[in-house]
Amino acid sequence: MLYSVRNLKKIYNGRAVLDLERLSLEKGKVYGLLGPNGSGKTTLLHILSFLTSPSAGTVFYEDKPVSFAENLLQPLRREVVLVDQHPILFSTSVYKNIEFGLKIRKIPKQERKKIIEASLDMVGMREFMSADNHHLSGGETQRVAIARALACSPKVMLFDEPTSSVDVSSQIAIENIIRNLHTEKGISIIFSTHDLLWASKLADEKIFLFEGHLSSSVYENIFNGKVLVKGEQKYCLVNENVLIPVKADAEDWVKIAVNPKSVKIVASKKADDHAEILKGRIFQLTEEREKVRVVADVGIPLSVLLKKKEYIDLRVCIGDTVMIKCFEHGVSII
Ligand SMILES: Nc1ncnc2c1ncn2[C@@H]1O[C@H](COP(=O)(O)OP(=O)(O)OP(=O)(O)O)[C@@H](O)[C@H]1O
Repeated sequence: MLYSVRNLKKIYNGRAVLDLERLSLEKGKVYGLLGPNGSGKTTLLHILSFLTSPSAGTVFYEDKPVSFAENLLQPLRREVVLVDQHPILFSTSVYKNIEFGLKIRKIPKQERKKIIEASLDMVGMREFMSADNHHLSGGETQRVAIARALACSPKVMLFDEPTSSVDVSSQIAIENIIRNLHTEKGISIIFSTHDLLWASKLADEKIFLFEGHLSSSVYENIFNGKVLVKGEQKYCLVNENVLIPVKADAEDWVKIAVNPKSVKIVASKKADDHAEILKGRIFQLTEEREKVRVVADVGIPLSVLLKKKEYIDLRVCIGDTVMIKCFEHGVSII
């Protein structure tokens, strides 16, 4: 196993922003890490690249427990590199930016040149070798940062939202680079993204995070909550702020399943007078045969399965805020 984590926690200001009981990642695979803002993706990537230590729990790298003592991390950091969302380059040439890490590792000058050229070839940036990094676009900066990481011959590369701040043509280039790093160099890859479609194209496997916990897209729309009465309707109160209409006998704690086909995205103008309308931001979109799955953060991750025609009529994108209506008939107590 490349990584295993057990009871991993990262706590900031008394709050667990990451809380993973178990997670295992295999060598030689491409993993896509998905989740809404603040779900813990960057925190997990920083722990897996040995840049941040966990508050509790154990990380096993190649089946050995990792000691996060600073003086023991250097060899691991040479094998695992993280390419940041907004990479910082030194204000000098592309060549010197890549050369820096190689000099530290005392690699002779002639060899350095070969490595730098090969790394820039891999990201299609050889012609920029002498360019000053000030003149690079966001996409080109990302590619140089990938070349810089690659020059250190890593076994594992982690990417934090590699395409979030680049244009469409750079997105395609970065996608191809990541694919080639995996197939040609055999590098294990973990990347985070908000884009389920992109992750589905590129990753062998997807990992979903929600509020620091692993969340399975298979057991979707299953929530614990307490039944309460509001007016003439009973609701299940989930996560202390989400009301889902439910047919229940007693005002008790229950586990509910919300059928994603029964959930509707409605126009906001019609929504104002309905108490059970949920407002949320779309963080995942995926095409499934004749359907499109929309996952929105309404305080909980709520999955909505739409017919393709319904989806086309709605024209919603990742990041859009939408109004969602759950119907009592689509909610069962399990
Ligand atoms: N150094 C820190 N100090 C305090 N809180 C932090 C720190 N780093 C992260 N957090 C908090 O931890 C939570 C998870 O943050 P993280 O950056 O890992 O999420 P994310 O899924 O990568 O989000 P995004 O998609 O917005 O990048 C957030 O609530 C964030 O505010």
